Amino acid sequence: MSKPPDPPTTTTPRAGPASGRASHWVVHMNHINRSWSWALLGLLVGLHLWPSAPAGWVWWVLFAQFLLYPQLAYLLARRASEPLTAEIRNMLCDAFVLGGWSAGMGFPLWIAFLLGVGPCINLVAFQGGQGVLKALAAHGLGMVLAGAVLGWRFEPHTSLPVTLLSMASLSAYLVVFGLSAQTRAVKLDQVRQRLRRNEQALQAQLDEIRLLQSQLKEEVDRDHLTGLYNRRHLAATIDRELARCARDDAPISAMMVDIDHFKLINDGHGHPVGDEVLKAVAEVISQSLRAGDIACRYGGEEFLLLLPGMPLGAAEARAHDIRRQVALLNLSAHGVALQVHVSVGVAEAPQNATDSASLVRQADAALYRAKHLGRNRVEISA
Ligand SMILES: Nc1nc2c(ncn2[C@@H]2O[C@H](COP(=O)(O)OP(=O)(O)OP(=O)(O)O)[C@@H](O)[C@H]2O)c(=O)[nH]1
Repeated sequence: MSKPPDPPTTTTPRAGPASGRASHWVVHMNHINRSWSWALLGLLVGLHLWPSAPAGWVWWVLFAQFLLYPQLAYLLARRASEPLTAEIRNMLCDAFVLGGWSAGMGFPLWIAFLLGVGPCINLVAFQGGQGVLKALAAHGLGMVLAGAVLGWRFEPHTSLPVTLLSMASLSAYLVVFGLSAQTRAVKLDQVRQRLRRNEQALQAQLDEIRLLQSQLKEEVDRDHLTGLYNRRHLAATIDRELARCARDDAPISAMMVDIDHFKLINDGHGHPVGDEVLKAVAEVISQSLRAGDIACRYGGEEFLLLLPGMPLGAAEARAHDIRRQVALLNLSAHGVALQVHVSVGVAEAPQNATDSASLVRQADAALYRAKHLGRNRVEISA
């Protein structure tokens, strides 16, 4: 008899002796259990036959069957290309030969019970209900063949020592069987827990990578000085925004904001002061944004705002607001107050343009006009 583990669906490693790796765990486990349980069965059968003083060859058969056969079965399974299939075949073979021993001895009740129930338990553990049917069929076939060859006898009596040893053997077998299943279940649970922990760690790493990726994308799309989007982001979104507004039959305005005489600020107070002014103007622009608006640093001291859904009139009002807010900025450099102004050009699609390039061009042209007309003012596209 050999005892079962968890389901037989496993594909855990198997190897022939030549590979130097461990054998399939089912083959290994069945080898151990078949070795001791069959030795016990051999002892039982020997004890039962002893009083009838059988011929010498019977002892050799007993020796071959109950001590050598388990080793042979192990070697065959270990060398097989499909160790699990080979082991199932071994279990069917067990059922068959034990059926033969049962019939050959005239069905001694306790021994026959033990010889029948062992293979059934093994095969049910590996193949479910189908396994029991196969075990019974193989066992029955073994009985029929042995009965046909050796003649049918029915001598159910077993001596007290044989009966007691049979009971003890069955108990030991069931205990080992249960322990083995429990050990296997605990191991599987540990593996499952480890897998779950690994999966969680992997998930955390993936989340971190996704976060870094989005931060990286954000970095790539942002102007480092002002924190506004850069032209790269504008180029990637402007056509999509225009198409979306066209689909919704909604206007979209573009606003070009340029700091007046910025070169003078740089030249008069230094580049770092110029940077602070750029940041301050960018902050005013940021404060004016609604959700969905896109503001980017378009050039050195030039900003472009994309205002989806906003008609030209509303955009013009917003431009005036920005111009006023910038003029109200309370900036100073080296103790000297800085007066900053911006000029703004506004255009709208579809009123002034139908594509992104001409929309930006129209806003730029309006800005140029604002500069030309004296700066610190807002002009809308004609
Ligand atoms: N501090 C600073 N200056 C910059 C930056 N990028 C561009 N500039 C400067 O912005 C100035 C732009 O000057 P111009 O194009 O002549 O424009 P402007 O002086 O503002 O004159 P108008 O636009 O005609 O009113 C140049 O001096 C550039 O060096 C920047 O990141 N920081």
